[in-house]
Amino acid sequence: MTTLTLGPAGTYSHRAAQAVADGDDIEFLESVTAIVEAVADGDADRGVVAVENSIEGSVTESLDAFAEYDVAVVQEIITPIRHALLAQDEEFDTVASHAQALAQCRGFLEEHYPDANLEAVASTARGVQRAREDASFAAIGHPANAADAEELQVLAEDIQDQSSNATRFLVVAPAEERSDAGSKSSFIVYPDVDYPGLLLELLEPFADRDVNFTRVESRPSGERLGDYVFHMDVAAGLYEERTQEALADVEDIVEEGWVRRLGSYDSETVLY
Ligand SMILES: O=C(O)C(=O)C[C@]1(C(=O)O)C=C[C@@H](O)C=C1
Repeated sequence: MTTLTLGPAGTYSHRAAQAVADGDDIEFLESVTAIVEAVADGDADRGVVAVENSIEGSVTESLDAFAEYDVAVVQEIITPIRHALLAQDEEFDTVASHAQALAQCRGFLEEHYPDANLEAVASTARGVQRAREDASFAAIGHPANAADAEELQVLAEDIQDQSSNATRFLVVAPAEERSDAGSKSSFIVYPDVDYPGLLLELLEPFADRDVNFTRVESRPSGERLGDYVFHMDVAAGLYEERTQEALADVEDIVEEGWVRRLGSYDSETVLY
């Protein structure tokens, strides 16, 4: 089985993927859109992508890729994220990391390195590579990246702005592997209409049946300003009658648009 995740090696996504791959092959791409597309095309068995962080919120590129490519979500992985500042020495002038990681450490950077330039790169591991090659760069990433690179030192640990920093990853699989079994479910709703009370109408079928939302997120549809796609997660399986009935009601409401079931899955918390 081949699992694709965000690379190069050493990213947090790589760590989450190791929990799924169980010793099988892990390959890397530098864009989550490309990972989701490759899984949809059947070029990989699994993809592991970040979707949400407790400090910074949604990884919008992942959500948009789920709306664009037909994949199944088969598992959720939650991991604590503890960032370190890595550099050859204190003489750096630029901090390179994934945009999410830079944002998760905003307070630390403003307090300790207010004059540093910030450079968003494709992943934390790409930032580490930058810092290895060039002493004018520091990186934010998992501290273990320094152990594999003798030229790098850990200048500070636990630099995230909240100690309980955690990221949610979803494991995607080809659409035909979509399952109705699991304690959580994700789906995407595109109403393609707009009128007062529409969102309330979309939520009521779940409230009426005691189905708890764990997340509702709107993303621009890209069609026109003010037109949205809704990403919804519930704490119930698609196999459950209450979920099926609520989704059937939603399908009636959005007959102009579409509903995509991403699937039901269980959640695992992975510590590393
Ligand atoms: O750059 C990495 O190491 C990643 O795995 C990406 C990512 C993200 O997309 O949020 C994953 C976990 C952390 O929240 C920071 C970055």
